[in-house]
Amino acid sequence: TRPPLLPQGATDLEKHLELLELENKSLKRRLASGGTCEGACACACSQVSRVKVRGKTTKKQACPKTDSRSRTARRPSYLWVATSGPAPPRRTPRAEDRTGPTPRRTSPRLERDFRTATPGTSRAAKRRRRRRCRLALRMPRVCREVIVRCAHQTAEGAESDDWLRVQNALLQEQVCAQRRMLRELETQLQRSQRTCAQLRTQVKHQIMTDLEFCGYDSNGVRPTFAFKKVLRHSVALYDGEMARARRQLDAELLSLKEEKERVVREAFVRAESQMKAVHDNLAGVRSKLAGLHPALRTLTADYNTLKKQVHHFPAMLRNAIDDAKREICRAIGDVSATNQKLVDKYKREMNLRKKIHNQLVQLKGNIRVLCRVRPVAGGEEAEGVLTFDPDDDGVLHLSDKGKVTTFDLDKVFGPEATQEEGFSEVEALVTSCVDGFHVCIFAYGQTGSGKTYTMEGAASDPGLNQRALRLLFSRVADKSPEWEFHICVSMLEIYNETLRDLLGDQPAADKLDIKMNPDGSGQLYVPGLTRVAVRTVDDVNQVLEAGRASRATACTDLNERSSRSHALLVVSVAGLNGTTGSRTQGKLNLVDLAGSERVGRSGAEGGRLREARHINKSLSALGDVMDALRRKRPHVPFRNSRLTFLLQDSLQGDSKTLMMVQVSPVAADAGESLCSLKFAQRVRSVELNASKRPDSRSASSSPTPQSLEVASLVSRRPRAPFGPNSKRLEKPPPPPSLRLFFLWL
Ligand SMILES: Nc1ncnc2c1ncn2[C@@H]1O[C@H](COP(=O)(O)OP(=O)(O)OP(=O)(O)O)[C@@H](O)[C@H]1O
Repeated sequence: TRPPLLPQGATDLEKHLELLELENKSLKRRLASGGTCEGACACACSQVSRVKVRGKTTKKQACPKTDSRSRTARRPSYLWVATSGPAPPRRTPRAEDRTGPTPRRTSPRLERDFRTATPGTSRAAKRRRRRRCRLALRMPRVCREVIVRCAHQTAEGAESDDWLRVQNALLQEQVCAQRRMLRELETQLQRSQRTCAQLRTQVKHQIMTDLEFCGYDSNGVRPTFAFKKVLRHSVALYDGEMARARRQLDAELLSLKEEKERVVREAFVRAESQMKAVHDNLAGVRSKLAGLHPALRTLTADYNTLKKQVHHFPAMLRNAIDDAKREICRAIGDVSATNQKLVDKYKREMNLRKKIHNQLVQLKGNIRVLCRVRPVAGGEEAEGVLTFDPDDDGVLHLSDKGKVTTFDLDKVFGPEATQEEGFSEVEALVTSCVDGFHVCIFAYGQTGSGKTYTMEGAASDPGLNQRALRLLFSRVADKSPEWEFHICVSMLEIYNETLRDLLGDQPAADKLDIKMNPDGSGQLYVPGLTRVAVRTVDDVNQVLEAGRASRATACTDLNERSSRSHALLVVSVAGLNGTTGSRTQGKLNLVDLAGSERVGRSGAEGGRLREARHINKSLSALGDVMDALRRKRPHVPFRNSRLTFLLQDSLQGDSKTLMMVQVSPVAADAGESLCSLKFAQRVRSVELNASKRPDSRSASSSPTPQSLEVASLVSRRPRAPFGPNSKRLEKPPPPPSLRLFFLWL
């Protein structure tokens, strides 16, 4: 029963201690009352065993008073548990065990004594030990020690229980493995038995077959004589067959042996020959090797040398590169210095050439006057009107009304003169334009005298315009790549003092004006005037064609209109020297003037008269400008006509002007020709006077040592002597005002 003093949740050890205390008290009481210690001790041991080996004890309470036999039978199990050692061998109960109650052994020492009671010991010793045990058990203190020891051993028994469980599991696994092995063995045995039965059947069948073959029947009865004979015959046949097969096999074996020997011999021979060849090769290789040894030594030496060189090569290369760099830098410096000198020299030379050329042109005349006589057309009377001086190509004699007038011009081209010859006098001016000068080339003359032919020419034989532009492109190409040029072309006409753009979209509607350039350069410009960039002669041809077409659409009668309007082809040439940075800005004005006409003589009226007045006015203004330039007047009347106003920057300063006076050789036009030639003569006299004063035009034309040298070399063309019938303007009279001259016209 549960002691009432124990609190709820007491541990097993507390319960056990309480129980032991109770039993101890009970034992003390019994001891005091004279009861045997044996029963109390056994009861206590029984209680301990039941508590500690919980789950292993039976529910039945062991009691020494109730069943001594069962207590005796349980003792080995109890001892095994208490000592936590291996279970002792089961021994048969002894006589004293069966005759009387065996005292409980609860102490290890007692147990040891109990165990050491081997059969070899004497009965007296055993008796003494038992007596000692009993005496010890009678003492209460010993009982308590036994109880404590029992508790300790019970804990050890729990540990051994776990160990035994593990051992048990291992053993069970081993048993299972053994069982599996056993089952496999049984299966193998069954298989072997079946195989054995099959073999037995086969052996039996074989035996039966052999017996049948030997003539036995299935019952083992011997065969008959005839059958024996048959058998013998068969045996003989088999023997013969076997002998024949053996012989055949022997023969084949022999042939195979022979074949083998033959093959072996051949292989041997072949091997010998190959061996010999190999030996030969080897000998050759050895000899080569012997020859290669020196080469190898040389190569090795070279290799070592090269290796050293390669080792030192980077440093050598660096040094060489540094030297080369220094050398190159020095050379570049020298070249740069030389180049700079050359550039300076080139600049000086170019400037000198430009100056010399300019001075040459100036010596020839900044305003040059040429004359060209057109051929006589069929049916025209031209006999004796114009005569040329065979000794002077600048002299022309004009006979008008029996009076011969001689004109001294820069050059006179006869009717047979080609376009090329006419252009030869213009080439220098084109060069000046490329150098950055402004150039004006006029074609002046009466209607039908050949102005347009000279300026434009035919497709197969182009005139000054196209030739000048061709030469311009040629000069530009010659100066490339030092110089880079940008060439632009404009075309316009002045009709009745009105400017029209011939390259614009609507030439007839566009009426242009001349204004001062807002950039402050003091240059004039025509706002809205079309400028077409050209790079090739084809571009120029397209532009000229477009201008001609535009001029044609402006009037139904081109010849009618063209003779009464000034046509201008303006070429702007902007150059840039990439080496020196110099810039040039030249302009080439190619002007096909309207035909001059004496109004009184022609009897023009109305619109024609108005056109003639405009033409004469503009030509008169041109003459006035040149006169003012000659006289170095402070005011030059450029604004008196659209033509002079437009050409203002090309008629002053260092500008060059060439006037091609066209003359008709026809007798009926002699008066007109006389007027044209007089105008040309006066213009030339202007220039002749100017050319005698090299510094009269601009500061840039002041004489320099070079220019003086050139001037001495370029002598003036000798004047032709006066002919007997000629009236030479030996000493030209002071030119009257050109305005008065045109008024006279
Ligand atoms: N040097 C020449 N060789 C051959 N033919 C010429 C020459 N000069 C002029 N002619 C011919 O004379 C004719 C008139 O020439 P052109 O039209 O050039 O005169 P123009 O002065 O321009 O006349 P306009 O002032 O009316 O325009 C043309 O048929 C032209 O072919």
